[in-house]
Amino acid sequence: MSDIYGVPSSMLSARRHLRRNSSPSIDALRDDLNESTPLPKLDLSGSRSSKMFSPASSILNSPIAMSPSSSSSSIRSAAQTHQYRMNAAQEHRTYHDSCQRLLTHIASVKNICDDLYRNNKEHSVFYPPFPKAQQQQQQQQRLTPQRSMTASALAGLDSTLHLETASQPDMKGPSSIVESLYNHHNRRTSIQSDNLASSTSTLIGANSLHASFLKQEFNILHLDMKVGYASTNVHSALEKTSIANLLDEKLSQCKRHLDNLYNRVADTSSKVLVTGDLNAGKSTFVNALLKRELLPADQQPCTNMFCEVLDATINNGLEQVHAIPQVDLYDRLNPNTYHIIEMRHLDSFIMDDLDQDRYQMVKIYTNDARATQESLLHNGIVDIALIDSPGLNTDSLKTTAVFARQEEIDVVVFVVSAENHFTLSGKEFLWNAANEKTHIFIVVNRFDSIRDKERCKRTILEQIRQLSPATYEDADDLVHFVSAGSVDLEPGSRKLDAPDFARLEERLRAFVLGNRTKSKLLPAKNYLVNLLLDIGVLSEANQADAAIKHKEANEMLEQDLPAYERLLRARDRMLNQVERMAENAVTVMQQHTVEHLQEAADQVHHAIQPLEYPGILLIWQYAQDLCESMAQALVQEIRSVEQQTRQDTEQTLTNLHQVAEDQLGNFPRVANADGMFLRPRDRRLVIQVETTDFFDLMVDDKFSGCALSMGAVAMVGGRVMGFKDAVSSLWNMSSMMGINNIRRFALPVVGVVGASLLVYVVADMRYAVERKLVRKFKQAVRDTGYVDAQSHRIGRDARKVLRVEGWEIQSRLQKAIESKENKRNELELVIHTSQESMAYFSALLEKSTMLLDKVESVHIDQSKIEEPLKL
Ligand SMILES: Nc1nc2c(ncn2[C@@H]2O[C@H](COP(=O)(O)OP(=O)(O)OP(=O)(O)O)[C@@H](O)[C@H]2O)c(=O)[nH]1
Repeated sequence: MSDIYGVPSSMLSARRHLRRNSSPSIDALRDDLNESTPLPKLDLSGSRSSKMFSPASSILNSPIAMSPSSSSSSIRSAAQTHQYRMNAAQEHRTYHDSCQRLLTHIASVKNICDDLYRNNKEHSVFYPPFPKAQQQQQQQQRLTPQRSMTASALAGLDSTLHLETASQPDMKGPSSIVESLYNHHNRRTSIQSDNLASSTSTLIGANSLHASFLKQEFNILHLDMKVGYASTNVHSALEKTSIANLLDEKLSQCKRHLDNLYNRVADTSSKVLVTGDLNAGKSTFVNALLKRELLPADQQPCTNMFCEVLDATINNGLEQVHAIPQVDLYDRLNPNTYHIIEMRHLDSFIMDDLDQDRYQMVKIYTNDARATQESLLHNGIVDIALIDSPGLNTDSLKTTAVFARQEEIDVVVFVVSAENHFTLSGKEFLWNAANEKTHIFIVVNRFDSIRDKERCKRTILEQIRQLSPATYEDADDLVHFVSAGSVDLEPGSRKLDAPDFARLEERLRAFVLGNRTKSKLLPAKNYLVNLLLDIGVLSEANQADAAIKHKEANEMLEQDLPAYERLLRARDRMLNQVERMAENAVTVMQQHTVEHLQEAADQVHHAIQPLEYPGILLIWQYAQDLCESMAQALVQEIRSVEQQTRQDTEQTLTNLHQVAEDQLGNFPRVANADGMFLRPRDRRLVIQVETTDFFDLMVDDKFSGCALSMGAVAMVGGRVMGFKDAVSSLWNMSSMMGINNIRRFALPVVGVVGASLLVYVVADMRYAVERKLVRKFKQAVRDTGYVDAQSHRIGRDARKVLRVEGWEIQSRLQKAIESKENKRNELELVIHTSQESMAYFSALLEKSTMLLDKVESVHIDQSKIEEPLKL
């Protein structure tokens, strides 16, 4: 039971009792004590006062203080006890307050880590590069054992930090942390005042960014990547996303560690591990502390497993032994996680049970009938659990060392037999444990069996000096030469011949209480401070990085704007120009084609001149050859026009490409005129030879002239004489010649005329067919629109080729614009995200700085570590 401030009710009743029974007031007594009567030295050895912890709590419940020899000394002792209790209560209140505040801050820092973790998932957080040399130096620091710290003021702090480092292998070495703590204020000032400057300076370039964080390496968020046995700079080895993944992992570790710290700070109990050589008297020592024959003690090795002794009040006041097969799974409220062993069977279970291997440890809940001021387990301030461990030998050494290194072990008590001094196993354990805990509480037991006690003390202290220098520094408080076996375990009795043990009890209690701050609060506070400093550095680095990106992106966007606008304007202009150039070229080519083909058609009769006339008998073939010759002549001309068009198209392509290259830069031409007109197609104009093509009565000049003259004569004659006259004159002539004469001459005349006509027709047939076919061919050229069709075809083919290049130019223009727009969009996104990032990290910096102030303001009584509390 305790009051609202956590003062145990036993203390309150003692206070009330003092008020009722003592005539002088407490204050008067205190004044009296302070002014006239020097406080009795609690250190029975009379040596220098403790540097490690306050004697306030150590004197609390001191049996010395409780053994009055006279009434004045009784009053003084009561006042002293009361004062110590008051101080202890005050200490406890402060401790409690610090606990509560640290718990709140741990939760807040965890929220920040969660937030940062989420942010890192969304946008990879920038991890600032640190110079290699510095990293190596820091790695060196991590590897170098921190055993040479001379300042004892730092030693306590350092030991805690060392413990912290052990649980977080990736953390900085203690020296760095202490240094960073000392430099903290300077750094924070620099963080704030340099904020603008660093952002501005980092805008100049990555090198200046690099330089601005030279002195701000991370304590906890340090990322290290092992390549083989060597660490390497993450920046030189990993991509940005991989670094972000590493940071993710690191933040997860931090969150887990914060949870552990939370549990540790929230845990009101303190654990004391009692270890030492076989048969050194560990169990006897634990029994002596409990003032009860609880654990079996024997000359033969008997403790085979870890036995944790706890106050039964934790177990609803029930005295029970829980044999635990798997410590991780142990839950007092879940009987499936342990087996209950009856208390009366405890001895046989620990000493003889062959089934022991099934269990990792036993928890013994025991009632302590003594008053809180006498009980170590149930002292009203903190729940202490004593853990008796198997004697050290090569088998158990490793297990016990691992156990001792566990975070929840607040104090390691090493029991060494005064008869045997330190064995090899003991030395090895102590050497390793000193690395972790720095200060070890050493009980040199069985001192009663030593004859030359001074020599024994000297030898053992010298060994301790070598094994654990920090412990040796505070040997008065931490090294005790006792005989646990001589402590009277009878309830109520107290042997006067065991004052050393009583003193040991005081110092152990004080050491546990002092270490409670050291092992719970200080690591939590240091971790929070370091983590918040790291978050500050990370925020600063990200702010600066975002500022650089923001500025660079803005500059690039601005610089690029004229080129982008020029490209947009050029797009329409160039596409028009390309279209126009291509169209003009095609028109010219078509005109050229028309002119040439028309000319060729007009002059097609020249094509028949070289043909040899094979004679009347082959005139049909001749007519066909004429057609073929004219068709070929035209085809020939078309080919020549096509060739010309190909060259013109090639030239036009070159011109178009040049125009595009002026705007878009060099790029390969895709269109090619070489492939034009290669498709085999029949370009010939075919006309059919017909029979009528061989007779051309009307077209011959002579014949037509004759016919015309005959017609004219007939017409004129008819007109002049009249038709009747003409018919009558013919009749008259025939009458004159007589009908017989006419008959006789008519036939030969007709024959001569017919033959002449036939000769003429035959003789004229070659020319007739030539004339007729030429006319027919030209007519066909006109009728079929041959020239226009060919011109159209040639123009179409040229346009097709030119369009290919036009499309390419258009697509390149479009791509150039799209690429520019994409880049501009990316830059705008960078501007947007960097703005967000600046705002986020600025808020984070502010938040972490404020939280840092709060964490730093948590009062942790370092006088417990550095200076004894003076009354
Ligand atoms: N003379 C003397 N004997 C002691 C003292 N303390 C313990 N013993 C004896 O030493 C023997 C071993 O004691 P334990 O307490 O069992 O020793 P331990 O270190 O727990 O033994 P293990 O757990 O087996 O390693 C017992 O016979 C005790 O009676 C002491 O202060 N003086």
